[in-house]
Parts: sequence; structure tokens; C-alpha cells
Amino acid sequence: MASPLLPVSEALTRLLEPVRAVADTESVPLGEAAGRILAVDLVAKLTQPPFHASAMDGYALRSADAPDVGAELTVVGQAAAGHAFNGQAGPGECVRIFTGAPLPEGADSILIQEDAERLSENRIRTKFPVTVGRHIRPRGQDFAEGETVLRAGVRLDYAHLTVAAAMNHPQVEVLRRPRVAVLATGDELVHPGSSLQPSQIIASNTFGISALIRANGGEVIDLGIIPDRQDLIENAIAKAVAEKVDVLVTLGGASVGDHDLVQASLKAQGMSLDFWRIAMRPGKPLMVGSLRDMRVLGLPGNPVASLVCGTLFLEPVVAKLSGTRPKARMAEALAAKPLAANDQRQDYLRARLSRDADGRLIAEPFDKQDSSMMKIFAHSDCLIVRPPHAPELAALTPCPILLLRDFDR
Ligand SMILES: Nc1nc2c(c(=O)[nH]1)N[C@H]1C(S)=C(S)[C@@H](COP(=O)(O)OP(=O)(O)OC[C@H]3O[C@@H](n4cnc5c(N)ncnc54)[C@H](O)[C@@H]3O)O[C@H]1N2
Ligand code: MOO
Repeated sequence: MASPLLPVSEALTRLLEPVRAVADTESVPLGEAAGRILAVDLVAKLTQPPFHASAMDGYALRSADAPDVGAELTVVGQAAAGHAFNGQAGPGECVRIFTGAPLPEGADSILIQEDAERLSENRIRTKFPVTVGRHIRPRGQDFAEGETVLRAGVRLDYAHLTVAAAMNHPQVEVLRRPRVAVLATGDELVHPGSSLQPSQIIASNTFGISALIRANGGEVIDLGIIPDRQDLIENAIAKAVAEKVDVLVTLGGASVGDHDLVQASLKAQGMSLDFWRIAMRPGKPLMVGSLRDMRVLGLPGNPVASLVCGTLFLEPVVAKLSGTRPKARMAEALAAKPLAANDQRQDYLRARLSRDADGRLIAEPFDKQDSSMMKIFAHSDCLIVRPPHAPELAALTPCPILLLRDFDR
């Protein structure tokens, strides 16, 4: 008799338990570092701003010269961003200044040009009382040389990259991306764009699975399509080992048929099987093992089963290897229609989301849920999760959902 099916949560725990964040690091140019995980604390190489700078267009002057409106001053020079004034602003003097320019020596305040009346070529009168420090960005206001501004472990986004550049780092040390090999198996499979012979179908799963891997910080090593021949599948597995990947994902051939050779091939190459067959629908034939330093995930061939397993199992593995957490996908919605009582397999029903007149989130499952039907997966916003043995559910009752994409309507 077949062994009992493993509950989803237990499968996930056992799958992730031995997985550790990648420890190797590499230096990458800042322009290519978006989304990467910073491997070491990033310390400022300079003080920012490096000098006291004007925050406004106007006049740099001594505040003691113009505490009240109506003070008259002589313009002795000009300072612009990238062009400092080399002289001094002495008593009764001011310097025409533009935003970003270094504050001239002697000056301690900026009068914005809207508050200055130009009396002649080199004379102004103040129309606003001047106070010390006004409109000046003091040296080091943002950060100081030697200061740790970014901590190791952060996923570098657009703001982090900007501050890293401002800190004068052309390169950053980041964690190596997890390397994930993807191997599709099946005599019937051909690449998109082929003219199909009878019995052939397109190998589509690789594209969705690869996109999921990349979205979670991984690098894909595509091992292509391998026919249902154990020697050829074993060669491809050996290639994954030689490529020193962190994870090997196989697509198809995971079930019990005479042509489902993946597990036998993996075992022949030295894989120890952790578990196989999960109490879920779709995705029952999911298989997990370890081969040397590789975690191995055998995903079912049916495209929807492949992608559901990819979302539930592969995404957290790649995220954990990347040193991050997977996207938070769980939420709750009201079922648009009654749902039948469930059997022992946790069910994932493709569904559309909408909002009712009161703004409540409504999940409407598609009527037909065959695990080969990709079109309705592509049209789904979420999967309604039906736990094992869940009783019948009345319409408009809350139910857990797994979000497939952002939904903000
Ligand atoms: N007697 C039983 N038969 C099956 C069982 C079972 O428990 N007992 N499980 C069923 C379930 S559930 C699933 S899911 C499928 C998946 O099995 P496999 O992983 O062995 O998948 P294949 O047989 O190789 O393919 C299934 C289906 O998907 C197509 N396929 C395969 N690879 C791809 C790909 N890369 N891109 C697109 N489509 C792909 C393949 O042509 C088949 O149509 O097994 C059930 N059978
Ligand atoms: O678990 Mo398989 O995906 O249903 O058809």
C-alpha cells in the first residue's frame, strides 16, 4: 500500500530545515546591485555634505550684519555648485550664491533671493531678518565618514543604492545568488515556437519556474528538455552536480507511471529521498531529497501543479538561500459561492478577486480546476486554500487565500 500523504506544512518544514543562506560573497558594480543582499556593513567613505552648503539660491552673508530688515550689503563675488568663492564674506559684504555651493568663509547664513532687493550691480537690501545658520546644510548633516549607514543583510533597493553611491562606493559586496538548475523531462516536450508533431506539447513550465526563481533572487541554470531515458536524465543530473548548483528542480516524471524515471535517476546519482507525495491538490507527486550539497525538488509535470508547488515550496527555498524571506502571500477573502467539503488533500482553487459594494474582498473560484489548465491560472488573482477535511462552506464565509499577484482594486 502507498505511504500516507505528507501534510503541506510538515513538507515545508522538512524541506526548509537543512537550507542555509548562501555564504559566498562577490563584489558587483553598484549599477548591477539592485535586489542583491548586502554581505557586509557599508561604511561611509566620506562625510556628506563634505562642506557647509547653501540649500537655496540667494546671498551668503554674516547674520550679525542684518538682524533687521533694510540692511544694505555689498556683493563681493559669486559661488555656485561646483564653483566655490575663493575669498571671504567680510563685515557688510555678501556673496551671490546658488543651491549646492560651498558656503564662503565668513558667512553664516543665506538670504533667499526672493527676500533681497537688488539696489545696483553690487548692492542689495534685505527684506527679511537674517538668522544664523538659515538655509545652510551643515557639513556631515547627512552622514559622516566612517559611519555605518547600511547593515549587512539588507536587500538593496533604489534608496540603498543611492546612499551607497553618495557614500562613494562604486562596488558593493553582496551574497552570491543561489544557483538553481531547472530540468524538464518528457518525450512529448518541445520548445515554444516549434511545429508540433502528433503527441507533442510545449514545455511551458520552465518559463514560470525560472521567473519565480529570479524573482526570489536566484540564478537559473537551464538544463533544457531531456527525453524519458534514465541514462540521459542521469547525465543531466550529473551536470547539475558539476555546475555546483544549490538546488536542482526537475519538472515532470515525478509520478508513478512507467515513464516517470526522475526519482530512479536521482537515486542512481546518489540522492537520498526525504519525502515524496504531499496531501495537496494539485501537486501530489512533489518529491524532495538531497544530493551532495544540492536540495532537490521534483515538481509534477502538470503546469498548474508545477507552479503551485513552485509558489509554495520552491519560492521559500530560494528566498532562504538568498538570505531573505519569501513574499507574504496569505490573506483572507469571502468565498463568492458555496464550497464543497474537502477530502484529505489540501486544495488550492484558482480564483478571481473582486470587491463588493462594501469593499469586502471576494474570491470567486473557477468552476473547472484540472491541473493542466494554465489559462485560468493566468487569469487568477489567488488560490483559495481548502484545508484537509474542511467541511462545506457557505457563500460569503471567510476563507484563507494565497495571493498570486498584487491585488489593489
Ligand atoms: N496512477 C497515477 N497516475 C497519476 C498520479 C497518481 O497518483 N497515480 N498522479 C497524477 C498527478 S496528481 C499528477 S500532478 C501527474 C504528474 O505527474 P508527473 O510529474 O509524472 O508528470 P508527467 O507525467 O511527466 O506530466 C504530466 C502532464 O504534464 C505535462 N508536462 C510535463 N512536463 C511539462 C512541462 N515542462 N511543461 C508543460 N507541461 C508539461 C505532460 O505532458 C503531462 O500532460 O500525474 C498524475 N498521474
Ligand atoms: O496533483 Mo496533480 O497536480 O493534481 O494533477
